[in-house]
Parts: sequence; C-alpha cells; structure tokens
Amino acid sequence: MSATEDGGDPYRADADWPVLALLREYGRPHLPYALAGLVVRLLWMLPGHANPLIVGYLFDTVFSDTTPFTLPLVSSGLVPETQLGQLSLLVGLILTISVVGQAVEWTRSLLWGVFAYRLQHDVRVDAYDTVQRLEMDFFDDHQTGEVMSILNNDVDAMEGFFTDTIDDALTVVTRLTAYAVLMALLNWQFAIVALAVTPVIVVANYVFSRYIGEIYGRVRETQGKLNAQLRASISGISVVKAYTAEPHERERVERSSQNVVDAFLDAIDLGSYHYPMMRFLTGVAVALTFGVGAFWVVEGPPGPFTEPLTTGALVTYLIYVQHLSWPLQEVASVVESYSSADASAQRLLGVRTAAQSVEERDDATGLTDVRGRVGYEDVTFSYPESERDDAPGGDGAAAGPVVEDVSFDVEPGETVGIVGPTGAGKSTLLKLLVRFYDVDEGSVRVDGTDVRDLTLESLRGAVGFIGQDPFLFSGTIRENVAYGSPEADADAVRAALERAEADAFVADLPDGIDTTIGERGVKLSGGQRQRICLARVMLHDPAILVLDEATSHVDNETEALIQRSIESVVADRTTLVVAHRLSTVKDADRIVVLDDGEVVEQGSHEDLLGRDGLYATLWQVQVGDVQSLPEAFVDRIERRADALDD
Ligand SMILES: Nc1ncnc2c1ncn2[C@@H]1O[C@H](COP(=O)(O)OP(=O)(O)OP(=O)(O)O)[C@@H](O)[C@H]1O
Repeated sequence: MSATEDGGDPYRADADWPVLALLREYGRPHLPYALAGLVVRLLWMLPGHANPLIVGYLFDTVFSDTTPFTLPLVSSGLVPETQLGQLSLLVGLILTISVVGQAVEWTRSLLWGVFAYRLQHDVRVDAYDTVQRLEMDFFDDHQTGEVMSILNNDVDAMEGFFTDTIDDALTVVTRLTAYAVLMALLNWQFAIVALAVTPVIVVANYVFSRYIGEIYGRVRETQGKLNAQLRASISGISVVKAYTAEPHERERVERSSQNVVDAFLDAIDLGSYHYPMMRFLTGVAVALTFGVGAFWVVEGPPGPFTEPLTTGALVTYLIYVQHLSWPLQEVASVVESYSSADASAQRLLGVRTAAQSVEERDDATGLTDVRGRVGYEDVTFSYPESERDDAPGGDGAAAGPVVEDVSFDVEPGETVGIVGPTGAGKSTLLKLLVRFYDVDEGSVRVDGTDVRDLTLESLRGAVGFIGQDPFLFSGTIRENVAYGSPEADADAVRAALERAEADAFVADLPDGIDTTIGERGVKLSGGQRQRICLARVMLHDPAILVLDEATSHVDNETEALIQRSIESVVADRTTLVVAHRLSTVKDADRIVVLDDGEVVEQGSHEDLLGRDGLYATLWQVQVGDVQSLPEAFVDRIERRADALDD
C-alpha cells in the first residue's frame, strides 16, 4: 500500500503540474507524432461532425420545400434537380464522411499511439533505472513493496493516462467545440437554448466523480491490504503449516477479501445512480430543445430572440444534444484519471529526488593497479534515523553510532576475520568499505585513498562482495557466474567454478553449466548457492574480497567445503571475512573483535585465546564449554535477550 493512504508519502515530489513536467521531459523526442495527430484531428474536427447538419438539410430541402437545394462552392448547373438525385447526393455525403472518418480515426490513433507508447516506454525504463541507481539506504527502509508499487502501479497509471486519457480529453474538447461551433453557425440563438443544460451535466458529473473517486480510493486500499495479507501468508507458509494455522490464515484472508467486496459494492451502489442521472439530464436537454424548438418553428422566435428556426435545423439540434451526453460524461472520468495520474507523476518525480547518502564526486578518481590495502581510520557511523527501528535485527532502542572510532588496517594479501556478538556492527563495517553507506566521521581507505574520492565503478570493481543472502537470478548457472563479466566464455566460467569448489556438483546437473536454476529450474542448496556466488566473484577477480557470513546458513560438512573453497580463493588477495562460526576465521592472519561498535581486541586466534577476553569467551561458547562462562558475559546476553523481548 502506498504511504499516501496513511498520511505522508515520502516519495511525493513537491512539483507543480507534475504530469506536465513528465510530458515535457519525456514527450519532446516524440512530439512530431503528437503534433501530426493533433493536426489531423483539428482538420477533421468540423467535417467529421457535420452529418447531423446534412440530415437537417435533407429535411428542409428534400422532404419539404422550405429551403432551395444548393451546395456551397458548387455551381447550380451541377446540383441535381430531382428529389431522388438530391437524396442520393446527401446520403452519399453522409457515407463519405463516415468512411473518410474511419481512415482519419485510424491515422490519428496510430500517430497518437506511437507518441504515447514511446513516451510510456521511456518513463518506465527511466523510472526503473532511477530506482536501481538509488543507494542502499533507500532500499533498506522497508521499501521494496513501495518501490515495486511505483514501478508497477504508478507507471501503469501514467501509461493509461498517456494512451487513453489525453486522447479522450482531446476527443472531448474537439467534439464539444465542433458541436458548439456547428450549432452556433446554424443558429447561434437557438444554440444557447440547446446547450443550456450542458453546464448542469458537467457539474453533476464532476460531483459524482469526486464521490466515486473516494470510494475507488477505498477499493484500492482494501485491495492493497488483501495483497499484503496474501503475500505475508504465502511467504510464511512454513510457519503457517508448522503451527497448523491454516484456519486462522483463511479467516484473515476472508476478512480482507470481504472488505474489498464491501468497498466494491459501495462503488456499484453509487455507480447505479450515475446512468439514470445522466439519462435524466440528457432527457431534460432533449425535452427542452424539442419543446422550445417546436414552439420556435411554429410560432417564430420567442422573447428577445430574432432568428427563425426550420424543422430540419431542429432535427439537427436534437441529434447534437443527444450526442452531447458521451463527451459530457467523459469530462468526469478525464478529471478523475488526471487526479490519479497526477498522484503517480508526483511519486515518479519524487523517487528521483530521493535523498542519496552516497554520491560520486565530480572529481572522483578511478582506482588503477589495485594493491589491496584497506584502512579504517577512526570510523564512526550511524544509520539514518528512519532506518534504525526497521532494520533487520534492530531493537529500535539503539540511538547513537553503530560503529564508533574503529581503526584497523589490512595489508595487501592479508586475510582478516571480523567477529563479535550479534549486532556488534560487523556487516556494517563491510558495507562501509563498498560504500553502500558513507561514514559520518573518519574514513575508509583503499590503497590509501578515501573511498569517497573514488569512482563507484572502480571501487566496486576492486572489491568483491558476497552478502549474507547468496542471491542468484533465474537463469543458467553460466549466466549467474558470468553476471557482471558478460564477456567471459565457458572455459572462464568453468575455471571460476573450479576455484569455488563448485565444479563437481555443477557437472552432475542435467545440463552442466547450462542448467537453469531458480524459478522453474533446478533448486540448489544454501551451500551450493554460496559457492556459485563465490565463483561469480572469482570470475570478477577482485583484488579485495569481502565475505559476510559466508557459512552462516549451512551444515558442518558444507561449511568445510565452502571453507576449502574460500581458502583457495583468498590465497592471493586481501580478504575480510565476517563470521559467527569462529572456526571459519580461526586460521585468518588476524582477527578483529568487535563489541558494541568498537574494536575491543585484535590478533591471531592463539593470541586472542591467550588474552582470555571476549574472543576467548565466544570461542568457549562455540566449543560447547558453557559452564564456565564469565558472569559479565552471561549478564550481557540476558540483558540483550530482555531488550529483544521488549
Ligand atoms: N539498514 C540498517 N538500518 C538501520 N540500522 C541497521 C541497519 N542494518 C543494521 N542496523 C543496526 O546496526 C547494528 C549493527 O548491525 P550489523 O548488521 O552491522 O551487525 P552484525 O554485527 O553484522 O550483526 P549479525 O552478526 O547479527 O549479523 C544493529 O543494531 C542493527 O540493528
């Protein structure tokens, strides 16, 4: 559900006329098509709506003798003299207008279609590109659903607006103008009578659209909640099953679905008044035109009016008044669709102005010949306010820095393990290195240069990052390994798989490296996915490797395999490994122990065991020696558990 419904919408841009802003920006390259369509529309505006005039003329000339049969711009010698000839000519004219009208309509909608679909294509692609370039803090802030809603619902709303609404709006304007002009040309005094009810119909439609708009807002809100409910129930299906909570979930879905039904029924209820209302008002307009018109024809112009009215002209007016109901109804839906497009355009513009914590400096330099030295110098960092409470594992209480005054260096080729209790700030340190976030104080350096002075491309090219969730795209193993290195051939992919110790299990898959994985493909275990990700990084061959909990979700045997593959890949590069299982980092050149955002110890495994500090206690826990844990450590764990319970 969009945040609009619960008040403030963080994505809304404060733009005046946002729809026009989007049209101006994206429409310009395709403007010739729109203009050509408009010219065709304007040229055909009057001839295209002349049939009622011809019918009226037919009444006055062929069916009665009140008016002599003449044709504008045609010499009298060419005008048919017999009644049948005149009738055939006028019917032929009506048919010609209809046929030419179809051809004009086809050309016009083709030209508009090219304009609108190209425009919407540009908006969609650009919206996606803008979103994917936003920095991590944007995505962290529980926004995936919101971002998807911008990319789907808002872009769709704009598409509907460009392709249908603008076209409909132009049709409404040209039709109403054509009717008004043709009626006024025929008899401007009677046109005032025939159009008298028009403003009432427009206002009635507008008021109606406001009410129905509110109800449709509620329909969308209840639909959004139902979708969220369904998504939550299906994502948590294993928990639902484990607790045999199916009846409970069914009840929740039933309740959400009932709300959607109720909102829809309200809309149908109100909607059922619309057409009778429109029929009534159009009926009033026709009755007024007919009543006053008949009197006018028989008795002559009433009151202040002076222009006489023929029977044929009255017929023409009656047809136009009857035809007015469509464009007048459309005014309301055009207004409604404009408001919805306006909200969407504001969000599309808003996402572009989303605050970016990480930006590349104009004078950023590229890293060349990376040696792989990494330095943290007095680094202090806090997540942006809004994110703290929603962060995974965040207890919401922690105000203040997540890491504070952290300093340590990693030499080229060195492997450093980062360990510490949960929430100590280990992953955060790695994210600062790849600039998912920027430090508040101090600096993170690669080969002596502050990462903020480097181009993002060269920094992220030099640092291979494997996060906690090994993510694979749907596609073949080969595509996944070559992601980010599209030029790599099959041999390079195989070599990378070999280095990541993934070659053996990949060879056993039905199509080897061309086996499709993920959705509708072969499913891989956590450890296998981990190793494919490792192979992806290997192909990239970065000078610095950053592994966040590479063995967190796997069993001991898989851990051993991953461990072996990690050892082979870290051999000749700087590596930072975050690990909960201390066995993963026990052989690292150095281990940095973090507690509550601060470095409390560092050294080799043996050194740290000898110091009998936090690392030694964590090691004790891991080897199962929990009887003799220091009091202070047990106290702290209990306090943390209490905080999490609260
Ligand atoms: N995106 C985020 N926004 C706000 N706060 C966050 C975010 N990610 C982490 N935090 C908070 O920062 C602190 C440190 O988190 P971090 O993930 O760095 O710890 P960690 O030591 O890697 O923990 P673990 O071992 O459980 O993975 C935690 O209190 C966490 O709640």
